[in-house]
Amino acid sequence: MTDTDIFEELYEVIEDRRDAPREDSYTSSLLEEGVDAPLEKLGEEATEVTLAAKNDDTDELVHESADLIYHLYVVLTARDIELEEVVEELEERRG
Ligand SMILES: N=c1c2ncn([C@@H]3O[C@H](COP(=O)(O)OP(=O)(O)OP(=O)(O)O)[C@@H](O)[C@H]3O)c2ncn1[C@@H]1O[C@H](COP(=O)(O)O)[C@@H](O)[C@H]1O
Repeated sequence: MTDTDIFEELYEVIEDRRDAPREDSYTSSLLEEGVDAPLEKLGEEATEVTLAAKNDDTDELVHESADLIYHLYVVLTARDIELEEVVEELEERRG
């Protein structure tokens, strides 16, 4: 599996949890509350990434970065954005 695949796979799982909610799923429970719950988590994780980077805490920075990416994906999914839209935006910015 390439690095890109893991991001795509994660996005697909999150979309699936939105479209076919599971009782035991944290992702489904976040999405069932609309965009506010995932947005709140996104803000928290951004702060935790900032603190870890500021403190030069490598392990924590990696851990919190994964949390941040996951919660960003949940927010984008809650707003029906396709991952491909973000990829295309990044591709347009290439020099
Ligand atoms: N990548 C993630 C992922 N990253 C973080 N989290 C959850 O996000 C929450 C983070 O919130 P908090 O920071 O408040 O929780 P915490 O207990 O302090 O945890 P940490 O800060 O130590 O991570 C935790 O409950 C994590 O389990 C995630 N939950 C799910 N996924 C992915 O989503 C898929 C579907 O998972 P379900 O939600 O179980 O359906 C999984 O297979 C994973 O690939």
